Formats: sequence, C-alpha cells, structure tokens
Amino acid sequence: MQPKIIHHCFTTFKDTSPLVHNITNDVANNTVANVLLAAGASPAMVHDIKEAPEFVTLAQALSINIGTLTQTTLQSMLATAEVAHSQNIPWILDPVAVGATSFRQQACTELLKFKPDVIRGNASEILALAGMSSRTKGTDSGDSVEGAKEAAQQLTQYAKVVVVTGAIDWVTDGTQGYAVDHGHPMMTQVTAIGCALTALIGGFIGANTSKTEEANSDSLLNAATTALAYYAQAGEIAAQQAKGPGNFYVHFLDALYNLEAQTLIDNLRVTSS
Ligand SMILES: Nc1ncnc2c1ncn2[C@@H]1O[C@H](COP(=O)(O)OP(=O)(O)OP(=O)(O)O)[C@@H](O)[C@H]1O
Ligand SMILES: Cc1ncsc1CCO
Ligand SMILES: [Mg+2]
Repeated sequence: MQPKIIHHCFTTFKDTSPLVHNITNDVANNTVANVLLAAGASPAMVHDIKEAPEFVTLAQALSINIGTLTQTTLQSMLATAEVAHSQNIPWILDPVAVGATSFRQQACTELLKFKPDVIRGNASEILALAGMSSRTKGTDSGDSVEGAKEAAQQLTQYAKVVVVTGAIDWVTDGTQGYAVDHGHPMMTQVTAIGCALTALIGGFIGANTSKTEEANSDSLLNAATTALAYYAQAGEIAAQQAKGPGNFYVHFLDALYNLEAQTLIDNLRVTSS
C-alpha cells in the first residue's frame, strides 16, 4: 500500500473526527472511549435497545463487541446492526472469545446476517468464527496470525474486510492482503487494547467511506490498514517509555494523541502479503 494512501486516510480521520457508536463490553467501555478521544474521534457508548437503533443514525460508524454479552444486549446489537446495514453506516464486529461458548457462536452467526463491513479479532477468534479449531484462552489468543490467514480469507464471505491481530497484524479483503509489522507485546498486558483498536478501526472506516453508498472494499482495506499501523506504532512508542502495563496505558494514550502523519509514514512497516 502506498504511503500516500495511508497519509490520506490518517489525515481524513483526523479532519473528520468521526462519532463512533459503541456497543462494547463492560471491561472495555472506558478504555475504548479514552482511546477514541486520544486519537481525535468522538466516542458514544449507547447500549439500550430503546435508543441504540435510533442513535446509530447520528454516527459515522458502529462498533459491536460481544465481550460481556448478555441476552439483552444481543437484542440491541442485532437491532442496531440492522439499521447500520440498511443505512450504509459502516460497522465493525469484534467477536470476543467466540470459540468459548455456543452462546457467543450463535450470537455471531446472527450478527453476521447484517454484513459487518469489517471483522477484527485475534487469531483464535478468527479461527473459531470460521468454524476452525482454535486454542482460545477466554479472551486471549493461543494461536498465530499466520495460522489464521485462511480463516480470515474464508470470513470475507461475511465481511468485506477481515483483520487478524497479533505480533504482526494481517488484513485482507479476500484477494489482497497486508501485513502490519508494528506493536509491542506489552499491548497484550492491558485489557481491552484489542477492543479499543476495533472501535478505532470503526472510526477510520467511518471517516474514509461515503455514507451515501455502500462502502467499497478498497476504501475499507486502506482505512483499516492505516488504523492498524497508527495504533501499533503508538504501542511501540509507549513501550519505549513504560516500566510496566500501568504506565504503558498512560503513555499509549499520549502516543496516540501526539503521533503525527509524517512520523507514521517515516516509520511505516506495511507490506503486501
Ligand atoms: N506479540 C505482539 N507483539 C506486538 N504487538 C502485538 C502483539 N500481540 C498483540 N499486539 C498488538 O496489540 C493490539 C491488540 O491486539 P490483540 O491481538 O492483543 O487483541 P485482543 O486479543 O483482541 O485484545 P483484548 O481482547 O484484550 O482487547 C494490536 O494492535 C496488535 O498489533
Ligand atoms: C477480560 C474480558 N472479559 C470479557 S471481555 C474482556 C476484555 C478483553 O476482551
Ligand atoms: Mg479481543
């Protein structure tokens, strides 16, 4: 992917400051909101079925995360995803721990009917969502990104773009693929860093696609790749300064806030693969 495309997606995101509607999990709510704010977007956590399907029409993107799924929030997720799908509001699904229980698996099957634009999960989640065997450890991954590539490709029958995160992130639309070689293992030591990435990708696809027509896979791929590079570069910067997970989190928010387009481009490690 050409650096100028990444530069364009990044500046469009910053200029747009998209409103991202999140129906995320109880653990992640605060982190997701702080990450979106630090990056320059606007977060809203609106969960109840009485208002979420109405609220989503105000947002540039919807992020749904099943981390602490309940029967009640599932109904709200389905109703809200249906509106997003019918009104061309791009939406992203984070299938947290989908391999752990049949409730999560069935919930994802129902959510996939409303065609998420992007699915983002760790390697175990992507494998499980595709119906392949995985070594999921609750919400943590026990599998490699490389081993989940075929699963990601299969999932492009449900979503235009699929993102697998891990040591080297991989993003595909089923034909093209990009590896994003940034990040730091410390990112796995703070809960909900993956959930917040999902919401940030939501912001990037919301800012970089048109609301008047269905998002095309090139725009989604470019936007998702840019979000991945930005996020994981911020992780690298934060890890250089941090002594452990506690102040890593603080440095991470600061790095997201301060990282500039030119720094992102100068340090870019994104390859076609
Ligand atoms: N070993 C690693 N080295 C470098 N970066 C990593 C590593 N593992 C994960 N990351 C980065 O951490 C971020 C979150 O990805 P991860 O796969 O850990 O999400 P997750 O398992 O869904 O997290 P959570 O469920 O806790 O929110 C991504 O930006 C990814 O690039
Ligand atoms: C720890 C945890 N449990 C359910 S969701 C969540 C946040 C990371 O996905
Ligand atoms: Mg996760």
